[in-house]
Parts: sequence; structure tokens; C-alpha cells
Amino acid sequence: MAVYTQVDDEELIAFLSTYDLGPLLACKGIAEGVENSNYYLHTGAGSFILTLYEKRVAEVDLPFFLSLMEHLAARGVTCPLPVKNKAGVALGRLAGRPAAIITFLDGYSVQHPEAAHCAALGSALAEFHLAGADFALRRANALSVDGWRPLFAPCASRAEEVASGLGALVEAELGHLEARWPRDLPSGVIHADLFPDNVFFLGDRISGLIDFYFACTDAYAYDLAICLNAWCFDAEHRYEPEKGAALLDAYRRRRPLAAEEIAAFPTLARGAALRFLLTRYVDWLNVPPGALVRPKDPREYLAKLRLHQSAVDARFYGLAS
Ligand SMILES: Nc1ncnc2c1ncn2[C@@H]1O[C@H](COP(=O)(O)OP(=O)(O)OP(=O)(O)O)[C@@H](O)[C@H]1O
Ligand SMILES: N[C@@H](CCO)C(=O)O
Repeated sequence: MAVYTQVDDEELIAFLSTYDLGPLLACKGIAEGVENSNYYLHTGAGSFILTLYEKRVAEVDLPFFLSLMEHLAARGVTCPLPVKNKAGVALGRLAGRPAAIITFLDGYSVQHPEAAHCAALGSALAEFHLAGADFALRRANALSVDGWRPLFAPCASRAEEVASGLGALVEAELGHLEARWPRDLPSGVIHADLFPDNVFFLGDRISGLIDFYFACTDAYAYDLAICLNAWCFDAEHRYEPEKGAALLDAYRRRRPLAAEEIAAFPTLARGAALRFLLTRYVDWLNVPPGALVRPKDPREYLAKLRLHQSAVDARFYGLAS
């Protein structure tokens, strides 16, 4: 359960009184997520999500995330909208943290995506990229190749606690990726964390996307690689080519991939695996005392990284220019 910061009733009622949302009727900590503290809020005006932004979200980036939601919603991407308070401001402070209220989206996330879900995701991801193409703000990806070594270094000595040989493997992979990381691919705003828990479905249709707090300006094909890792493996972390093909084909129908994006795809898939291996590894070793959170298993992403290391070129993913 991701609640790092507890909010007491009096503070919450005072915070809510700065909004036109009527009285507080219910507030519950949310059992999913690992990054921020999230509460389900029910007020006289309906259902909302209250988010208190935690460790990985820099306060200076919040206007980027909140404006992005407004930009996307205005272009037909269903996503939460930040709620403005009586002073017309969406960002506040609660319990010592930056905090915002966003609108509640109907839908549920699928735990075991099928190929049809992957295809729906591929279309939605391409639409997200196209809708964000004229978003004026920029935010560098702090968790791209230049951020991985500094992330790993402070806890590198504990790698054997998580998996035998992990330290050496990460070191070698960092060297490999730093030497080959593509820097000039078609870029724009990407979601960068579009895992199944951040995509809502109603029936077999996507009803909305959430959790834009890793969104940044980076290569579109890198976002696609993140999704391939998160959606196209089975519960034993084995790659499922038919799901990969469903995702990639649906994406390419909406936004064709350039030859250089295809050529770079195996490297991007390795980088996408290493990125989540590293953040999960760091979180696994550093659960804050008192936090209600279930850290995610870094070894899942070790298995995915190994798979991509075995890919000779993009044909492994069924990609050809
Ligand atoms: N706008 C929304 N409408 C409905 N439910 C939401 C909304 N935003 C968040 N939730 C619920 O809260 C949960 C956690 O939200 P979110 O994914 O933003 O948290 P997080 O800590 O950033 O998670 P993650 O680990 O995916 O980064 C979601 O899985 C979902 O159940
Ligand atoms: N989606 C991430 C957690 C939130 O950033 C993961 O599964 O590691």
C-alpha cells in the first residue's frame, strides 16, 4: 500500500476547504502504487484522487505534469484533470508535502494483459505521442542512461543480496548501454511508466491513462520499449512474441517507426529493462520506516534484461523497416 505520508482529518478538512468540492465524505489510503501517497477522496462534489508527491517527484516538475494532463485531455486523451482550488491553483501543500487533487477515472487495470489489451495499448501509446507533439514544456528524463550509474553506485555493494552476479551484470550493462545509447531518435513527451496498473479498461477498450509523474521529453521508441517490457511477458517473465507483435503493430499503424527507431529497438529494450531493474533494486533495499508499501521485485527486470541481451537485432521483435 503506497501511503508514505499520513494525513490527519483536521488537516485534510482544512485543505479541502480551500476548494469548491463540498464537504469531505470519505478518505481512504489506496492499496496500489509505489511512488506517491494516494488517497481516494469522496466529497460533496463526487470522487477524486488526492496525491501527496514523494521522493522521486521533484516539486519543480509538478507544473509540467499537471499541464501535461490538461494538454492531453484537451486533445482527446482520457486522463485525470487537476482540480483547481478557489484561488485557481492546482498545486498545494498538505502534511508537509506538495499535494494535488485530480479527477477520478472509471475503469480497472488488467493484471494479466492479453494480446488484445497489448494492441489497445499500442494504439493508445501512439495517440498519446501524437497528442503530446505540440506540448510546449520540456522535461529531461532524469532516469535515462546518464542517470543510471549515479542511481546504482550508492548501493552497488549490496547487489549480491538481491541476485548472485547482479553487480557485475549491471556494471557490464551500464558500459554497453552508455557506449551505444541512441541520442537522436524522434522525441517528444513520453509517459515513461505506462505499466498495466496505469492503464484503465472498461471491457476491452481503454478508458483512460493515469500516473504522469515520470513523463518527460525523450525518444518515443523508448516509451514503446518500456511498454513491451511491462505488457508482453508472462508471469514467469518469459517474452510472449504474439503480445509483442500486437503492441508494436498497433503502435505502428498510428505512428510508423523510422528505420533508426527500429534499429535502436533492442538497445532501447535493454535500457528500459535496466531502468526498472535499478529503481526496483534501490527501492527494495530502501523501504522507508513506517511506509505502507510493497516494493516491486527487481529480479523480474533482471530476467527481462537477460532476454533482450540475447536479441541479435530488431527482427527478434518482428520489426523490419
Ligand atoms: N485519477 C484516478 N482515478 C482513479 N483511480 C486512480 C487515479 N489515480 C490513481 N488512481 C488509483 O491509485 C493507484 C495509484 O496511483 P498511481 O499509479 O498514480 O500511484 P503511484 O504511486 O505513482 O504508482 P506507480 O507505482 O504506478 O508509479 C492506481 O493504481 C489507481 O488504483
Ligand atoms: N512501474 C514501476 C513502478 C512505478 O514507477 C515498476 O513497476 O517498477
